[in-house]
Amino acid sequence: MLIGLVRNPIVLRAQLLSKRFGGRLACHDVSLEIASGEIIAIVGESGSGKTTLLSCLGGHLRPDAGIVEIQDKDNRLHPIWSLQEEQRVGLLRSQVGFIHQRPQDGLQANISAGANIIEPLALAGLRKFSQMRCIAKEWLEQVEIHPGRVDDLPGSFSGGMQQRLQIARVLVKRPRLLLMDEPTGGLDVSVQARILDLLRRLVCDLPVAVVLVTHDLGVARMLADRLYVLKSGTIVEHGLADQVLDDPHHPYTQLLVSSVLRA
Ligand SMILES: Nc1ncnc2c1ncn2[C@@H]1O[C@H](COP(=O)(O)OP(=O)(O)OP(=O)(O)O)[C@@H](O)[C@H]1O
Repeated sequence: MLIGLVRNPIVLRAQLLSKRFGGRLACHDVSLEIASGEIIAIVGESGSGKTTLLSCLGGHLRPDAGIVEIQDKDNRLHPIWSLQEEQRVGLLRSQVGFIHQRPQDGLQANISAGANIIEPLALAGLRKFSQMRCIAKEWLEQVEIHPGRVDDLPGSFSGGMQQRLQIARVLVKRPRLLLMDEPTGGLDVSVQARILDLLRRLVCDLPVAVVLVTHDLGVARMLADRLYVLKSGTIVEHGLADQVLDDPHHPYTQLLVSSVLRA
């Protein structure tokens, strides 16, 4: 008897996605899928369509063509743009987390660090204050922020700490799908390395599928299992991260890799 490889369930599937802005095709016939426990990176130079694609995958931007399916809590895939708005918003809110490049875009500036972490749980119905405060402190520790800072406002934290706080706020609701747009983009190299280490550890501990958008091949190599290379809105190459980076086949990927080596 043949015993097949058991693959984790698919959390996100996109088929033939296209998005145009006026006469400009930002994303063209993109298909990809990602299973629970996997990290994929979408790489490409500035303007190649990474953010547009991520916005289409995360339900922020309606594609002009194609299908995006996201898994619900019962492991069923739903085509998000065919759902009623209320169902779509509910599915995205409960199953998808988004880490922005600028932590300010993902945090509430006027509430404490602890309140930032527990707000998503409160919105989901958790009401016990003492329990929520404990969860907030546990998550602060998870992201290497002293729990004594639970009542401080995010603005009193450094850029790296704010990014770690944003990560806690997103992961506390244990999303099945985590989307990240240049999560270490604006940070110093040493701060970047710490955040990448932290992200790798946290996502390994969770059954989450991660889509990372980055122009930085070093970040992609460090985090991703698989890579999709985007050029002018089209996927020109994809495969295992090490394979694509060590032995790029498409001339555009070769150019990207060689420009890093030259830098
Ligand atoms: N809201 C918009 N209106 C018009 N054109 C847009 C819009 N958003 C993106 N574009 C265009 O779509 C193309 C892809 O842009 P996108 O921001 O997705 O690329 P990117 O790879 O994320 O770039 P970067 O790394 O610089 O953020 C670009 O030509 C851009 O000018």
